[in-house]
Amino acid sequence: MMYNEKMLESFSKEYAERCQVTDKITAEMFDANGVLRGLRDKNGNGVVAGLTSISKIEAFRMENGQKIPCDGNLWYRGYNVIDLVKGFEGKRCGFEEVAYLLLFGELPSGEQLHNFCEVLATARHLPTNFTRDVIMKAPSADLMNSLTRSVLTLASYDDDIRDTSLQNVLMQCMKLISEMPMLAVYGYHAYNHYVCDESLYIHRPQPDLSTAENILLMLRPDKKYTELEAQVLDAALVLHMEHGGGNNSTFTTRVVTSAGSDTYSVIAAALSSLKGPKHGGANIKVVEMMADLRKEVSDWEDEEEVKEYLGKLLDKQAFDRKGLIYGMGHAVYSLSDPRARVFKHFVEALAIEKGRHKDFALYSMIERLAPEVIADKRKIYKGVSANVDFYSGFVYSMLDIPLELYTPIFAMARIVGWSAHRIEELVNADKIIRPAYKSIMVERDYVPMDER
Ligand SMILES: CC(=O)SCCNC(=O)CCNC(=O)[C@H](O)C(C)(C)COP(=O)(O)OP(=O)(O)OC[C@H]1O[C@@H](n2cnc3c(N)ncnc32)[C@H](O)[C@@H]1OP(=O)(O)O
Ligand SMILES: O=C([O-])CC(=O)C(=O)O
Repeated sequence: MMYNEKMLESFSKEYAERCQVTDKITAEMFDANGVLRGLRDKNGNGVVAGLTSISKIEAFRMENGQKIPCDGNLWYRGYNVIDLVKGFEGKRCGFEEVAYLLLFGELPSGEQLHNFCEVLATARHLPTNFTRDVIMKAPSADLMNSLTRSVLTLASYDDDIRDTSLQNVLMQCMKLISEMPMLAVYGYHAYNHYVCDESLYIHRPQPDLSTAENILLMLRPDKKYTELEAQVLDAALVLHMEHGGGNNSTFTTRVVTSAGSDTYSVIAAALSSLKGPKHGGANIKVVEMMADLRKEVSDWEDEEEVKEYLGKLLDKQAFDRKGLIYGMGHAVYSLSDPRARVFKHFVEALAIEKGRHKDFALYSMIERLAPEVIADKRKIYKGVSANVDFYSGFVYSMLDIPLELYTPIFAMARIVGWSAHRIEELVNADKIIRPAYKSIMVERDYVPMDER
């Protein structure tokens, strides 16, 4: 039979409406059965699914026995992430230093860091013709998909793919950490050339450069970048590296690891989670949403007009009609996300240098107005504030990083956290993760075809 797109379309339209009815489980039914939607209670507390010593997130403080919302804090292996970022300010290789900390639990000495950088540099290597045969094939603006495809294909070049011994897993993780920037940046160049009709250039990474420097070198036609640009990108990578075991992509890592899967499959699953617009994919959505706002709102300084647009977003009447203000809200944080605070600081500094004050003023206004508008239209229990994805895209745009690479940059950093969690899961749990779903299905007797 010939392929018939129209037939598929009309069948799916009719049956999607059926699914909508058959599969509906109301919020009241969740409440009545004592099941927490999204595995979080009404105050935003997640169901505790495991123990970790990799990082810690704080969004509330106990005062006189009361849980009080506070500005968010994040620690990696005991160190406040803001102290870590300040610690390497003005220096190179923050990413490498913090990757060592997350993977091995301690800050490296100078010698340990030097050795680790050498290990990462030697692993920054793709199999022969991999760029031509895999990355350049079927290029797409969806770089997260091309990244996932590349990661899965790398498995075919590994003779020990199924060996889940710690040494082998660590080796695979370090290789993927090193290769990820090449897979993503070359994927962008393939798309830019074959789809956007621009020139194609593939620059090889340099062994003596840091991960952040290599990303900029591989991305730019002339391989040039300033020290400040490399430092801002380095700090951005560190801020995205890790966020506990419960975030969607890290939990995916732990779930797939617990099934005994190989490293490539685990990282591919984590990438598939991260690209979601409610998770890491929000950084692209924020920038697209802001572009839409600039088209729809005639006076960007008019608070009422901006508020009206934000209201339309929530009422599914503007932008992608999903009812979300991207870059706002968080499953854990209440008053603020510490990473968004740091990003805002970078934005402020860069916006002055790049003459983007007007954009900065608009972002700041939305950061202030969005929580009010969301609280007006939704039931808020723990407060809503700007998250890490709100300002990150703005920073990347000032570094001339193309939009398509925003979520892949998140992935280049978060793969360190995923690796640390994969290792922690392997070292400790050795038990398949398998939560329960309470069934509300009603049993029925089989009905023969001629009686339906
Ligand atoms: C790296 C990261 O993953 S950071 C998050 C990036 N994601 C985004 O920026 C997308 C926009 N934000 C969101 O979708 C949400 O805030 C999430 C998914 C991050 C967290 O959602 P929740 O855990 O449900 O947050 P919370 O419990 O505070 O939400 C309370 C209510 O406000 C709504 N809400 C929260 N944030 C938003 C938002 N930005 N836009 C519209 N509604 C929102 C929630 O949908 C929820 O309503 P519901 O009970 O009717 O479902
Ligand atoms: O913790 C979360 O749910 C999402 C998040 O901010 C992250 O993964 O960085």
